[in-house]
Amino acid sequence: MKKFLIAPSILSANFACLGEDVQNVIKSGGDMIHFDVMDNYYVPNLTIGPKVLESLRNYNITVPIDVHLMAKSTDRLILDFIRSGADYITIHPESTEHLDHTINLIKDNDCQVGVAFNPATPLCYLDYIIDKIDLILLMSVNPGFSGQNFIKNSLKKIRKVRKLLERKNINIPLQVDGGIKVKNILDIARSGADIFVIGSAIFNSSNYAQTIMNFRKELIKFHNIK
Ligand SMILES: O=C(CO)[C@@H](O)[C@H](O)COP(=O)(O)O
Ligand SMILES: [Co+2]
Repeated sequence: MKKFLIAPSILSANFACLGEDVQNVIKSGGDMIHFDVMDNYYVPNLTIGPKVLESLRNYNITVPIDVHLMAKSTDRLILDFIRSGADYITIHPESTEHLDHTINLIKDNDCQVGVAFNPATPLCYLDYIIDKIDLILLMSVNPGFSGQNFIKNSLKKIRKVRKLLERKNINIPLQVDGGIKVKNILDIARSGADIFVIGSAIFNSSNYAQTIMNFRKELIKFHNIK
């Protein structure tokens, strides 16, 4: 049976009590934590850095933490995130001058590496790197903010990547990020996603456990009717 993972995006969490909020979302059923890093340069918003990641790790956060780097990816910043406890670092090809070098840097430092594609970023980068990466992230909104609407064209792109992975017999997770709600998660799953990054739909709800349960109930339909 296919295993789906739900990765709450802490961009929508309460930063005044981040540790507790993150612990709460994990207790409520979140499988991994999606840590959105923005530098007000690559994207027009500013969020959190390695120090916050280190504090979360020390706050007894035991699930994998996936750093979604929407920032100009310097070697130093990447190494700081790895030292602070990142399990995955996901980079955007446009944010690094030397994609292959950055992938090697992350892997050589014993961290898993993901590559992220914005809605209009072509998938051709994958031709040269698909064999060395651990995760593919497809953005279904333009990066920078939570609470945006899912871009419908993304379903076509998800299907395309799923077919490519099947054709090449490559078994790495396909993560989708942006605008995921209870009403569209099943379509996204049927298109080929494995990991669902969900921000506002979880953190803006009054009961995280109930909301995550509602997402899982939709995902159960994947196995029932196809
Ligand atoms: O990386 C990003 C936005 O740039 C995301 O991870 C969002 O934080 C997802 O939030 P929702 O669209 O689910 O509200
Ligand atoms: Co993200």
